[in-house]
Amino acid sequence: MLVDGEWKTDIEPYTDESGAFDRTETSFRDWIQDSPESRFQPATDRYHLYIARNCPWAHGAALVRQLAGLTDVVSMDIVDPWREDDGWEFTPEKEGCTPDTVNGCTYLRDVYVAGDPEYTGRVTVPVLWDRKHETIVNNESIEIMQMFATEFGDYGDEGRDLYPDGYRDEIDRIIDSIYDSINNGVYRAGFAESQAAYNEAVTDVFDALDHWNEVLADQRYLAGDRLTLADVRLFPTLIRFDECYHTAFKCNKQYLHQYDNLWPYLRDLYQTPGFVETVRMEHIKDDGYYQGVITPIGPGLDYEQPHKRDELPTADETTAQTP
Ligand SMILES: N[C@@H](CCC(=O)N[C@@H](CS)C(=O)NCC(=O)O)C(=O)O
Repeated sequence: MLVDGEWKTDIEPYTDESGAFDRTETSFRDWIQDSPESRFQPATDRYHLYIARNCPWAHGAALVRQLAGLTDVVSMDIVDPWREDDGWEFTPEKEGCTPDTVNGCTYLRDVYVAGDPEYTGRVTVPVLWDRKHETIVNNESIEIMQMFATEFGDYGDEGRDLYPDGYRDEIDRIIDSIYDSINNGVYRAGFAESQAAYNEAVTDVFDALDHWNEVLADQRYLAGDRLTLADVRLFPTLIRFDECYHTAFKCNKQYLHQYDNLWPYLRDLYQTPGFVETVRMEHIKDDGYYQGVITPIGPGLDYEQPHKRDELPTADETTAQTP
């Protein structure tokens, strides 16, 4: 991590004294807002997203950029999924990775220092950079996702409305509930350093998966009949579940593909235009979760298999209805 702008490798542990995973709060929390007083106003070619393809949090931000039609509005660079002592690195020679096209840095930590020379904290992805003020606007995935979904209405092509008025409270409630139990739940299981902390985390993960599997028996998406930010938040965790979390994070009570509704639901999302473009399984597995160890070959899932979820009620994409 960086301490007063200096890179340190003798970092604090990820766990608290009970052995439970303790995620550090992110610190750049400004907002792009479509209002005249805002320091960060939406614009084309002004903002830039840094991601890693293995990271589920960054995956969510890249997905909203794609689905909201912002690929020509917000530019994006991709770091090497293989992370060593120097932290996230730009290795353009590697398949699927890019240079830092905005700041010309070799390491992502240098982007953080360019944004704040005194920065203290972890150097995480995603990062949303502002070319105008030459700083980081925000490095918290859910907030970047919300900004992309709401503040760029006049830019980009006709993207989907993932966060429609009238649905927002319900979407936020779902996002909060899946964050602790599933998105971060798998990390709490994988990084636990005591049996009790692991047991609690893994129970939360599977209780929540059981719950959503039941809900998805009668509705196509988490918030009902339309695809929303809640589905986009869950997808990066589900697509990594059987490939990584089941084995690497010991979330092995059952595979995701053994769930009658969650498995077709995951394929439904995967087959929705915009999703597959953001999935790079070699980055996720080989250089990401299995960095430096042998990548397990299985379970060999076919995400293209028909899902039949379009037989469930589906809202007309062009009209936002109140639930
Ligand atoms: N709360 C942050 C978490 C981001 C995060 O933890 N990203 C990981 C990759 S999956 C990272 O960059 N870790 C580097 C580190 O912690 O040093 C968010 O949701 O944006």
